[in-house]
Amino acid sequence: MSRAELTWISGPVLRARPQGSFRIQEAVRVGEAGLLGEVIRLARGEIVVQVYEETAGLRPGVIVEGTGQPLAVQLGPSLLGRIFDGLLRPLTIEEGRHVRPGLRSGEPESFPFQPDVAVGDALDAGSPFGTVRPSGSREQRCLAPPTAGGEVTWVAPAGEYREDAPLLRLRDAQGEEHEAAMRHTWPVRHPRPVARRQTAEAPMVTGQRIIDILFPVARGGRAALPGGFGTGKTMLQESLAKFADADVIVYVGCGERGNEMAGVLEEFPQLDDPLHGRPLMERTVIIANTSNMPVAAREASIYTGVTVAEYFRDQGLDVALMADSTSRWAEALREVSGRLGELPGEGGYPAYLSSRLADFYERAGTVVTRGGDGGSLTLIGAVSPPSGDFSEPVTTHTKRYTRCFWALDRERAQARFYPAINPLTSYSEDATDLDGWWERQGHAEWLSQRRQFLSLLEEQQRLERMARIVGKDALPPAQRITLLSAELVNEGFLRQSALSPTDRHCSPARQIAMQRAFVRFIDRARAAVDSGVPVDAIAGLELTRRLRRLGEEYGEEHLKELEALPGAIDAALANLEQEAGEEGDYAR
Ligand SMILES: Nc1ncnc2c1ncn2[C@@H]1O[C@H](COP(=O)(O)OP(=O)(O)OP(=O)(O)O)[C@@H](O)[C@H]1O
Repeated sequence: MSRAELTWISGPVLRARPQGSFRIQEAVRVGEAGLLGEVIRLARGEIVVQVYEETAGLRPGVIVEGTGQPLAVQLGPSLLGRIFDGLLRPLTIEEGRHVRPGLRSGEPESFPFQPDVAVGDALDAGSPFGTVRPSGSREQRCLAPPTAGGEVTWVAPAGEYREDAPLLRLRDAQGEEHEAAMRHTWPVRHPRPVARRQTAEAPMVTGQRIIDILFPVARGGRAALPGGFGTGKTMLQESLAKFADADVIVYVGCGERGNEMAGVLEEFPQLDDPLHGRPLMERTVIIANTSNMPVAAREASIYTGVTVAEYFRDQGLDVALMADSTSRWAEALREVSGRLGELPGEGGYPAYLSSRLADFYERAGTVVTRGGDGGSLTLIGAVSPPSGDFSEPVTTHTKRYTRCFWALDRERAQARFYPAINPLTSYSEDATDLDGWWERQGHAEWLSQRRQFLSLLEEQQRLERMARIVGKDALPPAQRITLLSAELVNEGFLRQSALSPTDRHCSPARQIAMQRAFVRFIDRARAAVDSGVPVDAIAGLELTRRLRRLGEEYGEEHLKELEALPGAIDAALANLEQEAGEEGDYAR
């Protein structure tokens, strides 16, 4: 292996004089402790390395050894239900509330294996050849490495095996033999290959009404979740991790405070998946790289996470990755770049910030796997712009590569209106592709009702501006009823507390019933006002009070009552119309 001698060090970055050749992105081991690093620049007579571990104590003269391999992780059955650091080393939760980095890769474990192929079968590279059922997590498939395919010449019989034990031999078209085990390594910066990419036609249902109904993300989609300090990014990411309709969740806590992450680590193992009634951790992989861990490993943690997520996608599963926060990741990039003495670009970030964000988000998608199954990887990245300024570089570049933008709003958060997604500054470019899916759920009117909600909320903003000048009571009844309707949609539909046992998750059936009830109210209330019913009479209805608290008061077990609401709305407003008509007659 090539060696180099350390000549200069600054934080996580070191320079060394090579003896032998190194490659860019080659993983290296530094010093006696074998600290993991990666070659990030090659120059004449010098290599530059970023080190993923604490570099205190390193000094000139220390030896850097090349591994001949790119930075890679082990992918296998022991990932689900576990917690790792940014380099996929198992983490321990220290007593108290701090997360400590793990120091080495986990020992290989044993799992029961069942072969799915026989001698003589042809197996494409990266295809499944058996199943494995680790206790405490879902059944998984054993994948041949994406680099090895051919005719099966031997397969191990069913039984319990160590995850690194050879279970399969293949002969490729050139006559070369390959072996495969339950686990294999894959370089984190290289997207795993797929048979082909497809357009998504189904949403990833999140259980959050403002997302599913107004700003849906497709399976295999890409969403940005920008928000200033304390606007609810972490809470929303956690809700998505808990309730999103995905087979596997990869949660990357990137540069968050250690105690915040410890909260996630403590809470998740206690929770049940509300959709399947199984412990939530059974479908979850947590990658934690907190603010007290080495900064360069934070940069790698995003790629580690997406590689793990692709590995499950390649098993034919729907996977969602939540990264919190990509701004902390970009800061790591900025710090390393600064120490390299690179010319800073916008906001001090390196000029390659944009292409690195693209490298990450472009790994999302709906695919046909090498094994011929359908799989998807949905990426959701939180962004924490300093002072909530969305024109800063991480937010603006993220916008270029994502199709959904869930903008968290400081004013809403200050009013404790959660999720604080601002419906006027958020968008979803996926919405029009998802119409067919809602139609198949029996909600053919979804797209038009969605538009109706969005225009109502825009109109609300315009009218509120006017009302601030002339006073609300000076507005004509048609405008006052618009304001009342918008208020109800906000309070009863868009507001959804992650802390509410009734409302923290909303099934598509309940979302549909609720949307229909509000649309009926908007239409009927407007018609009633046009026929002379006073706005105050509508505002004073018991039904209006109920709509205002609809999400909170009508849980999943009240679906029938929700479905009956449009009828009740018709009846209540017809009643008011009749009263108004009689009063009109009397007045005449
Ligand atoms: N969806 C929600 N439902 C109920 N409460 C919420 C919700 N989102 C946020 N909150 C409240 O707001 C607080 C701050 O939220 P959170 O920690 O998620 O913000 P953040 O944007 O991640 O903050 P930071 O900028 O510090 O990372 C929470 O502790 C909680 O009280």
